[in-house]
Amino acid sequence: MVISRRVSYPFALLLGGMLMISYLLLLLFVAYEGQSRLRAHQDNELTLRVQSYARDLQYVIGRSEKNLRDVAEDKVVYTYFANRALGMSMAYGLGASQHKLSGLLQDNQEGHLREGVPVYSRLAILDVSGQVIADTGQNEGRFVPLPQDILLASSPRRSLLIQPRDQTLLFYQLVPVYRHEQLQAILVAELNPAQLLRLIARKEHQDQASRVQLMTPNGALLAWDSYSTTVDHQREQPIRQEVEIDGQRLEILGWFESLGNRDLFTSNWFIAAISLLAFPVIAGGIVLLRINNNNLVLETRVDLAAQQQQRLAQQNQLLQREVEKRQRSQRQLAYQANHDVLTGLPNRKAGQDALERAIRQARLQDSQVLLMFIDLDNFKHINDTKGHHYGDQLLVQSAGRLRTLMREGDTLARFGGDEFLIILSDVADRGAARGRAEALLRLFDQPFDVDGEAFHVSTSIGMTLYPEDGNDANELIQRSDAALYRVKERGRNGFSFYDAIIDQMARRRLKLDAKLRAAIEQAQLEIHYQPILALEHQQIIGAEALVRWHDPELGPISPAEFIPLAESNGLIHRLGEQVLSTACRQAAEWQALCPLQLSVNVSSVQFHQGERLLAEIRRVLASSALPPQCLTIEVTESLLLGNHKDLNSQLQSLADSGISLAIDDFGTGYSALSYLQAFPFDKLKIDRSFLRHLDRNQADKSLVQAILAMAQALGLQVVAEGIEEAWQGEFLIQHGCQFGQGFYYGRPVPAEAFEAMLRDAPRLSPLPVADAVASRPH
Ligand SMILES: Nc1nc2c(ncn2[C@@H]2O[C@H](COP(=O)(O)O[C@H]3[C@@H](O)[C@H](n4cnc5c(=O)[nH]c(N)nc54)O[C@@H]3COP(=O)(O)O)[C@@H](O)[C@H]2O)c(=O)[nH]1
Repeated sequence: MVISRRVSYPFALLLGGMLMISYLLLLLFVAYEGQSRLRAHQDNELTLRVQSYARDLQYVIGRSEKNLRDVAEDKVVYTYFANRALGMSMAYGLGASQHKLSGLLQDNQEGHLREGVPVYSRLAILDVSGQVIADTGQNEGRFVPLPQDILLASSPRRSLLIQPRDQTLLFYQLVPVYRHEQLQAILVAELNPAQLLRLIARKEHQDQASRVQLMTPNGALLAWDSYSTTVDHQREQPIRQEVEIDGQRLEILGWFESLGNRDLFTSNWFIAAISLLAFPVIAGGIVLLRINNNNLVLETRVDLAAQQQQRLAQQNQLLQREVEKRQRSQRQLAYQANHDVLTGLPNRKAGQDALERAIRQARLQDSQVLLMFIDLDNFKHINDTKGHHYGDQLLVQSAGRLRTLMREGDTLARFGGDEFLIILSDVADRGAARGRAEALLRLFDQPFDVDGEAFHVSTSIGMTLYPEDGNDANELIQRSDAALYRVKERGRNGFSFYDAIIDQMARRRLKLDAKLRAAIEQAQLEIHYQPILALEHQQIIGAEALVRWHDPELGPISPAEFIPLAESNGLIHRLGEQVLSTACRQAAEWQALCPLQLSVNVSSVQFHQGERLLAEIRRVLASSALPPQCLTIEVTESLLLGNHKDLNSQLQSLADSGISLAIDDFGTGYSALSYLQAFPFDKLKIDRSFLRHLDRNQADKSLVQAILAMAQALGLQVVAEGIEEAWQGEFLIQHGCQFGQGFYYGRPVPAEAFEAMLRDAPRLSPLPVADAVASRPH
């Protein structure tokens, strides 16, 4: 930046003007002062000059008078007048004396010089009668008569006489000649006019115009004039110098040309010219300043423009970077808005958009779109029990496998949780769809490897075809979900197409959801109790609490329908808590009638609460005053799938507090011996499905025998479920099964009916609780 170098033009103009005025004033002052001093000096010098003229004049006339007195006293003069007094004639002696006298005068006239110029132009001696005795003016017959005043001045009072003649003045000096103190004659000298003029104009010259004039009482003598030709001297003031000679006042007047008139450098015009010259000089300076200023301004503008350009370039760069950054973040946001972070697949919204696009295209091309709604079986449980890292790995690997099935134009999206959508455009028919579904299921045949652990996960697929099963994306997704639900109900690891029945089921499911919520809120659920017997003694040793729901509109709804619904919508926690507290309170009351073991089903979902569930059970036991030893918690095998530490400690904690633990529906799922060893179970319940065809199904028979043998080996109690006929009870007793329940002994009934059963059925006299507890393995 050179802003500091910029001088504004008005300021420069003002500054220049002030400087110019100051300069002019200074110049004028200096010039005036210089001239004044010069003039004073000149005046002084000229005055001195005129004074010197006066002095010289006085001196020369003085000296002349002295010289004349010497001449008057000369012996020649004395001799002449002595001879004359003696009466000598001219012929005898006086003539010679007179001749000598004339010679004296002539010698004096010629010999008395000043600076080579004769002081006198004429010398004469007159006797007292005015007769000329000798006269140098009578040469060669020319005789100029002396002025009458002189001739009459027999006794002159003044020695200096000034007489005008021929427009000039003649200066005469008169000196008396005495003999024996008697006046004999008068010596007259006519001062040489040339000498006089020289005396009072000696220093004048042509280079300087001047005029010198000697004023006398008898007129003026102009000694020098080179002035009147150029200047009117009448209008000028002369330098005056008086000189008194012989009592007469003479005055020398001198006019001199001013120094300024003859010297260019001191002339007023020159000073004025110099002063005026300052104008263009200063104006030039201002113009230069302006040009410079303009140049500076221009330079500054150029600099500023360059800087601005540089700044702009930098800003542009920053802007560019910012734009790129924003574009990147917009792309990232757009990506994030449309993609699932974990799997990198298009997300729910992008999946729906892709489905809508596929539908639009199919509409145009009159083709079909297959929508596959995929859900990993038991993923929620795996995620909860194995941990989220495990679940995430499973999802990523599942996505990877599903990707392998994709062809060009197909879309795979993560719909949420463990749900994926696959959109396949231009599917020929249901047969082709089925083929793709089977291929997809096969992808999950191989176990997953998560953190080095091999793990089997199957999938369930619900499918819809556009336009057959729905007109828009939402409808297709909902119906695929409904079809998926049906697969789950049927035992998972399969696929199903949507049909209208499924739709009805889905609608019912929605309805049940709302109604169940209200029923739980309003405590409309009921508990029925099914007796559990010691088979050999036919005695009731316990009761299984089974929840019942009778909706005023829908009638009785099976727990097999609403328990999974409650598990999926989270209502199971409050439902389970209601069942537990009601049943425990009831069982505690019944302890007065007979010792009774209460079995309560606890969903695997409830165990996700961890410590809260344990605390809840302890609180219920405490508040109902039911001894922990009188409570059996029944869990399904699915709970044990995860086999994680927390679950073990939860179950161990329950066992430690005296509560019994039973595996429900043993043999239907992933029954494994390892579960029985790993967890602190007291008993297992053989699923009723094994008892149904026990009489004719050798496999079932063998399995029941094996379970009984294994339980015996492990010291576990066995409760057989679903005994509907007497032979089933006998078979079980024969093979060492201690306990059983089923419609043959008693259906699940309300508390009052169960209590009546306890009181009224004599053959069902219960065993003392101590025996029942004693038979439990530790
Ligand atoms: N978590 C909870 N689960 C519960 C609760 N109440 C019930 N359930 C579970 O619901 C499933 C269906 O139960 P439900 O319809 O009550 O059926 C039970 C019995 O009625 C039935 N049973 C008993 N004996 C027979 C028989 O001889 N024949 C026959 N066909 N059915 C019979 O079996 C069911 C009890 O089974 P289980 O629990 O496996 O002992 C069921 O899975 C219940 O567990 C609840 O409060 N919480």
